Amino acid sequence: MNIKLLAIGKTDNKQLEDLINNYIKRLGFYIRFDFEIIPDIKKAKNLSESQQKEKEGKLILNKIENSDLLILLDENGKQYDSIGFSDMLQKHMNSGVKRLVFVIGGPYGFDSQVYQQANSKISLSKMTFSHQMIRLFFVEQLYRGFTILKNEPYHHR
Ligand SMILES: C[S@@+](CC[C@H](N)C(=O)[O-])C[C@H]1O[C@@H](n2cnc3c(N)ncnc32)[C@H](O)[C@@H]1O
Repeated sequence: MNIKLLAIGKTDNKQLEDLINNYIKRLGFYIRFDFEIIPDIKKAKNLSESQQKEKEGKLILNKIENSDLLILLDENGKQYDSIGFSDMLQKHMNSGVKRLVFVIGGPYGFDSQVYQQANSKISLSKMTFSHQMIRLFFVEQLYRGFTILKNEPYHHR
């Protein structure tokens, strides 16, 4: 199984980018992981929130293959603790699915089309994080999940 993380908008914060890249590098020990950023919509200031979400939604769905399992990061999604999240990863690996695609929405979240196509939604907290910060929290939890599955001493129960 491969894992892809899709997010909207380039990070312009070098420190945040370095932290994210550090976890991506570590994830490479466990799984084929790919992080793809969909560039910000041009002239988004001239669009309404719903127009922007619709355009972002089309770009997101263009990246999804029929065989993918599409999981949205959404504050109203299902919450896991870190061990539960690692169990969920294991379950998907056992199921034979080729690719899990996690998606982080833009500043206004997701268009209804994206919700309709998604297989599930997960929440990292009831709080709302910026579409930039959540990338770091997610890659860290993904890394933590694999260290749990491998019984490595990163996660302290
Ligand atoms: C600024 S938030 C968008 C908030 C927007 N009100 C909404 O309804 O989704 C940008 C993106 O960050 C991600 N995000 C933010 N907080 C999250 C959380 N607690 N759990 C999971 N994803 C979150 C989601 O992918 C969201 O689309």
